[in-house]
Amino acid sequence: MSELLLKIDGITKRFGGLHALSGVGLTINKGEIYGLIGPNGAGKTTLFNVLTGLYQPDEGSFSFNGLDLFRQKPNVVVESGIARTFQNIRLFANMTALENVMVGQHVRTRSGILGAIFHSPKAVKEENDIHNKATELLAYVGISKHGKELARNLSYGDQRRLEIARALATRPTLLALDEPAAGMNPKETDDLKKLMEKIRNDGVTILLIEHDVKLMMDLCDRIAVLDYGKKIAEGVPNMVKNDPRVIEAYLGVAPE
Ligand SMILES: Nc1ncnc2c1ncn2[C@@H]1O[C@H](COP(=O)(O)OP(=O)(O)OP(=O)(O)O)[C@@H](O)[C@H]1O
Repeated sequence: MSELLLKIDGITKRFGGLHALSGVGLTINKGEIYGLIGPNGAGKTTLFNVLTGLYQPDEGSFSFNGLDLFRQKPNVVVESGIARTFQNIRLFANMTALENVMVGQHVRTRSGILGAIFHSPKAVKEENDIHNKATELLAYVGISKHGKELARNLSYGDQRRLEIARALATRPTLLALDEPAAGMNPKETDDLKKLMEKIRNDGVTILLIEHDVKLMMDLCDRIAVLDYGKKIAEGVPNMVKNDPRVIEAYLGVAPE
């Protein structure tokens, strides 16, 4: 039986008079790849921002892995096991790829600032572990040969992989990816699809925003569709694809 991981209900987010999200509810089960689609401005990124604590919702409820995360701060959300990537890549451009991933792990470190300054044995061991784990993660996402390069010198596709490695460094239960295939060529997209499948098979649940409908149909177990801040459909890809409300939202006309 599927095990519930995330549940939101009645989530509303307003910007002045604009209802970016209106009463959105959904559930994500452990081990799923759950897709979020919808036309431009539908509210997908706003929902990600609510789920990762960047935006405070006006109404609703939000529980994750048995924890109440409604209106929690981003650091609490990350520590609870939700990590994300951004639509516009947000790496530390002037740090190496390896350093970017090492930073991601500091969410889970134990030795304090004094230990780091005085090089306590515990802090030194922890730093070595972080270095080794970051090296492993670069290999895991397929960019180990770029570890010593500055993030800004990586190709676009590799920067996207690096963002995923940095998110995985926080040891998430749920990985939220905002348009990870944007700007990728078909080969890169296919490789990314394989990486997402591997991540899921290794036990991390995935929430995915993507405009590449074919990729979403191939990859996702279930998909929710947002339009003007409301959820208009949810289900397995084939069902969603043929839903008249979804076709109308995308094409602007009701199917005959
Ligand atoms: N910080 C903000 N202040 C004001 N309005 C905002 C803010 N963030 C989002 N919006 C508005 O909320 C609505 C939903 O935007 P959102 O970025 O969530 O859509 P989206 O589905 O992610 O779109 P896209 O596919 O183009 O990325 C839009 O009308 C947008 O202009």
